[in-house]
Amino acid sequence: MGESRARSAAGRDVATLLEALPYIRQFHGRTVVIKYGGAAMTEAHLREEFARDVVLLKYVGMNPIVVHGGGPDITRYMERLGLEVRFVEGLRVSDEQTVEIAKMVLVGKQNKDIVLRINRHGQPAVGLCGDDGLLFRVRKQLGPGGADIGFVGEIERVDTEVLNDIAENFIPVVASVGSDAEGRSYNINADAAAGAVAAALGAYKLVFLTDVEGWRADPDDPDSTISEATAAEVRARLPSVSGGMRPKLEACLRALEAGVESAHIIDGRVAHSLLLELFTDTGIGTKITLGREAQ
Ligand SMILES: Nc1ncnc2c1ncn2[C@@H]1O[C@H](COP(=O)(O)OP(=O)(O)O)[C@@H](O)[C@H]1O
Ligand SMILES: CC(=O)N[C@@H](CCC(=O)OP(=O)(O)O)C(=O)O
Repeated sequence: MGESRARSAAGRDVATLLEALPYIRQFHGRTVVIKYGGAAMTEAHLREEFARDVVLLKYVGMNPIVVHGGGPDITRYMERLGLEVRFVEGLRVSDEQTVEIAKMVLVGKQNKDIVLRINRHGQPAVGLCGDDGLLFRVRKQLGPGGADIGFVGEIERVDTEVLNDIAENFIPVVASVGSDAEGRSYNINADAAAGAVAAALGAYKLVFLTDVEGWRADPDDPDSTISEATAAEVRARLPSVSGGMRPKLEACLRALEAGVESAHIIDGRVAHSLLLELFTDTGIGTKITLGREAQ
């Protein structure tokens, strides 16, 4: 059999498969932004499973875009160097040295590790940060009450063309670092970056993989996990939410307000949690939608 006949036979196989699997067919061409959190990235076997699941999404015709963190790893390197680690409402206070470490850890280490694993599972990935292809335009973000929290960046603009071009042939893997018009580098919270990317792309879903089952009404009580919430409910509770959950909920709101259908906070420590969320009717973790505002 010549190469083109083999290819068209393969095409027919895929078409037959899609015909036979109407459930999967509905996801064809859908963009899913996946925030891969540092807290869920710690175990090697989970990193492998994550890469395999992302590749599977691409195989079934979805358009996965990975935005990753690596906060615990940044903290580890800062501690090794004897630097003070401080967070304000989930954002790391970042002096010049901190940004340098964040850049090395996120862009040099974590990003390349994710790219390599995805490549090895059969779909090529391309790693980039906000500077590559001028993906992000960033400005300095202030803390609560206008406090100076250093070189923490806020994304003003995402160049969707860069991501769409890459996504045609590769799986984009984005590290949350970028710079402003003067060329100063900033450390960007990865939840915020994922929210900005999902909003700009008008993604179908935004999924956060983290190290808790979902958003808890009481942060200390695992039985208080909220399975569904509307944007209005999130807004009402937001002032009392602290730690790493705060930038996630803010990012969910930003994405939903820009037209993303739903945002999900799920447990990345559970094997194949991404597939369980996307390909089961009930899903897992916390699902947030615009609710009645959408009508
Ligand atoms: N209401 C809440 N519900 C769930 N987790 C919460 C809540 N408030 C704070 N947290 C904390 O947020 C953490 C997840 O955020 P973070 O550590 O930044 O993870 P990631 O690396 O996935 O972004 C949880 O481990 C938990 O300690
Ligand atoms: C400004 C800011 O908070 N930057 C984050 C970037 C990494 C990140 O967000 O990692 P996780 O998703 O694993 O938390 C930080 O330095 O930790």
